[in-house]
Amino acid sequence: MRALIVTAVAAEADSVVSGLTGSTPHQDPVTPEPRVLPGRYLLSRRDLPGLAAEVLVGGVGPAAAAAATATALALSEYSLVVSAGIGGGFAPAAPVGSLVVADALVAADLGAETADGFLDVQELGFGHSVHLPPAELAARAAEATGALLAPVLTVSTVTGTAEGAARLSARHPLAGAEAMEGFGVAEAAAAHGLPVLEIRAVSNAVGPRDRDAWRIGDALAALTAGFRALGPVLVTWGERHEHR
Ligand SMILES: O=C(O)c1cccc(C(=O)CC[C@H]2O[C@@H](n3cnc4c(=O)[nH]cnc43)[C@H](O)[C@@H]2O)c1
Repeated sequence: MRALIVTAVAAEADSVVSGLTGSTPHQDPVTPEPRVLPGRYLLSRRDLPGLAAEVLVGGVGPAAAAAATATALALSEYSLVVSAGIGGGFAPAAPVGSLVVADALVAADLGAETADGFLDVQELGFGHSVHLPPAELAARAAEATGALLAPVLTVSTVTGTAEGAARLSARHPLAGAEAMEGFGVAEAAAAHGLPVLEIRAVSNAVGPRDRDAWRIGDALAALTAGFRALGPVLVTWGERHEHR
């Protein structure tokens, strides 16, 4: 199984690498860091037998994530793409420190504002506003990591008010989390005919902006624990699906 795992920032990539390999890149100066290029970590099958993963720091937001993912997919062959990182959780289903695995990757603010409300790009007839992961993989990933299995919304602007959170919840009542890269990663994966998965560790509640309430450290620790449990799921899924 060759997986491309895309995060927004290096701290998230470090958490993913730590979860998959049990070591933190800067923790083991004796062996060369797993970074192949600035912002890229190449984990060999030595790190996790059955899984060769590349962790790419793709940047914040859907456009940067799509551009970085598409570039990596054009340069190398993968069998799965994963969008991973921190995200906002929709209370009470996804509290701070919990994990959410997407059963749908939703472009939540890509569309048009009208006098009668928001129309998404699919309703406008200009393409997709939802990408679906392989259902079996998403379910197994959620089960293994203890994550909530729910839609993850991709936005270009972090929700910062109760009204904004209410608007999103009204359109997506089952949503578990909000982040800024998943749909961009999914669009790039779809362009290359590859399956996509998204996992988010909740750093804050979606709603009124309160930076002091963000728990990024707790979320990064949850992300590490999540990938410790997710690695074997990716290996097993790859064994069952790669020959197809
Ligand atoms: O509002 C702020 O001042 C603020 C403080 C810390 C971080 C931010 C971000 O914009 C982080 C965006 C970054 O993290 C992901 N993320 C985390 N929580 C959320 C959220 O509630 N809604 C959307 N994205 C979130 C996101 O994927 C980015 O990579 C702002």
